[in-house]
Amino acid sequence: MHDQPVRPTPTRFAFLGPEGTFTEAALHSLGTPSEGGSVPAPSVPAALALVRAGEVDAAVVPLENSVEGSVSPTVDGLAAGEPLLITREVFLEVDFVLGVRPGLAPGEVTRVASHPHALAQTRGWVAEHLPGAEVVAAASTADAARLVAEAAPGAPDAAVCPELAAERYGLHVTARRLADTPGAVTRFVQVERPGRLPAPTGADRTTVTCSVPDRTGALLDLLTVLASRGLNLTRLDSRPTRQRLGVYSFTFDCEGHLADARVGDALVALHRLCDEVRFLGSYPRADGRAAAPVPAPLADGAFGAAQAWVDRLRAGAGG
Ligand SMILES: O=C(O)C(=O)Cc1ccccc1
Repeated sequence: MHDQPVRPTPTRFAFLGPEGTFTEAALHSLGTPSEGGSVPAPSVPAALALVRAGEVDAAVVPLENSVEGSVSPTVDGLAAGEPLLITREVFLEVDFVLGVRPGLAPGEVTRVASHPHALAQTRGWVAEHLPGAEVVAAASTADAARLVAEAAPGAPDAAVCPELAAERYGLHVTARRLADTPGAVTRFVQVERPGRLPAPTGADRTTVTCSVPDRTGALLDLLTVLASRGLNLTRLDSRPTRQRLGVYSFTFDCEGHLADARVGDALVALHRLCDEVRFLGSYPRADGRAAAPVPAPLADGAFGAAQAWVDRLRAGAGG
């Protein structure tokens, strides 16, 4: 399988905005010249909608954090709606500052806002240093900073945000290094409309979402499909399907690329097993970590030889 130049690499991007988010920093760190410009979207679903509508070539959105886990709007936004493909990932170490409305002392902060993942990663710091403050969720860290700066009635007066966002919106940085767990890493993904599958590199990741039948052992069967093909999971997430209580879909990342026979074979098995299965992409791992050596029975050649043998039997050959 080769990189198919059905569409050129993206040059016009949407990202979770407004300007100054960690997601914008992740987009810049991809090093792709955004010749077509980049568009800040007010939410992850809005960024994905811009891709689906063809208004941008790709979106960069947060998918997962090493402290707080998956970013639900991204997982849900990829699992439903017109199919999209993840074509790249990037890791970013994030840290937070407290951006306060100028003229206000830290002791006067009554309401602090940020993205739910940022609030979760600074919960201890906020409880210790702003004990009386009301904590409110914002669409993003930079959106929180913007709200503080705009100072509408009822607006927050401090934001947990990147230093760049505090600067961008003219806030006064009163504290730095707010993260309760230093060194937390967020994984961002680039998402496109289907049509361009990145070439395998030997250090790839594959993302799939599926819903299993409501019966004992269905999840175990799913995991057995992966384990029996030697596919190491790097993330497993369960999300409600919103149909009724107790019905969940599973999204997982595993090592390997759709071009690998064992990954293709696992998808064939999942297609038989699951009520629904959606391939969300195979793309290079940002950490470049190659999968463990593939045991001989799971190598591409073993699958090819076995399939050729069955083909010969079907053609009437003996044995
Ligand atoms: O709100 C942002 O700046 C984002 O890009 C989302 C986010 C929030 C917290 C940690 C990492 C990413």
